[in-house]
Amino acid sequence: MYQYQYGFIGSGNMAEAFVRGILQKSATQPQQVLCCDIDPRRLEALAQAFPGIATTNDLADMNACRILLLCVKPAQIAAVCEKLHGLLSSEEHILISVAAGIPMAVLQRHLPGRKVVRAMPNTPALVGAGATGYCVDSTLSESRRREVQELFEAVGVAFELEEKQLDVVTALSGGGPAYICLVTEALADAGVRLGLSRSVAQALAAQTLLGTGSMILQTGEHPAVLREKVCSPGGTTIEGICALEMAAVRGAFAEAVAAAYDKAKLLGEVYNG
Ligand SMILES: NC(=O)C1=CN([C@@H]2O[C@H](COP(=O)(O)OP(=O)(O)OC[C@H]3O[C@@H](n4cnc5c(N)ncnc54)[C@H](O)[C@@H]3O)[C@@H](O)[C@H]2O)C=CC1
Ligand SMILES: O=C(O)[C@@H]1CCC=N1
Repeated sequence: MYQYQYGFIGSGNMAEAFVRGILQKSATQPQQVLCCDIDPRRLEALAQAFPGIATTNDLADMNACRILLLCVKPAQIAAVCEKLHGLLSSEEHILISVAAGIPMAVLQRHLPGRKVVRAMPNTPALVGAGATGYCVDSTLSESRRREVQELFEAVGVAFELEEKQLDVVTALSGGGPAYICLVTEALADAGVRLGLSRSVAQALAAQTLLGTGSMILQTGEHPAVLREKVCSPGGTTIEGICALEMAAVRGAFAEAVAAAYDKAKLLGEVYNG
């Protein structure tokens, strides 16, 4: 019935991460993907990066997509939804907004009677290692919910949550890759300062983050237990941990996530009118 399985409205950073992830990590073929953007340079870049996908600057073409991912900035969501609503001929499309802070109520108001999902993915979807929290509206059947779960699981892990938790997800894992990149950069700089080449320092730092994340997930151990295994009594690492505690790194992360959470809530208030 639908020509395309997935349609992306707004084909910037987040959409690109999804397209790459689903093409590499799921059975989706390029011919099943349609990307829409108002910026022709974005469409050219995506068509070059992913041969075989279709592109358009006409929102009306999105009627041919089974699942639509709204990947525009929060400020554009209302206008795009209103326009889209008049262009969709079936009530069976699933519309997934990934916009930070935008509540279900706003999506439902601009897309009355349609099957809407509010999601917060993150950019590691690009390499099939994303983390997504999402909530669905009550009109989605069990099988349609599974379609949504399968999409997000194709590019990482996914949790169906209550809507009130999504601003926290936004602050923690949605923006998390930025925090982790900053930590990676800081570790690499520290190695360069002490004489390692940039390339070796960055590879060591990134692999250490990747390996530690995998170890936490695969062992299921509390991170404190794994940390303890690295800190030999009277050894080197406990000196480093002590320096981090003196610099209040835990508090800094708590503040970072709280600041992003406050901003997500504010966006919701602003766009909910
Ligand atoms: N970048 C990230 O790490 C994450 C972003 N998000 C959410 O994803 C959404 C998009 O963010 P990014 O991809 O980072 O932004 P971006 O700026 O890279 O991409 C947005 C794209 O939308 C296009 N656009 C603007 N108005 C349009 C319209 N009327 N019709 C079609 N296309 C239009 C722009 O030309 C641009 O290419 C935001 O709502 C953000 O909150 C969610 C999770 C993570
Ligand atoms: O910074 C932002 O607003 C978006 C949402 C989560 C990641 N990027």
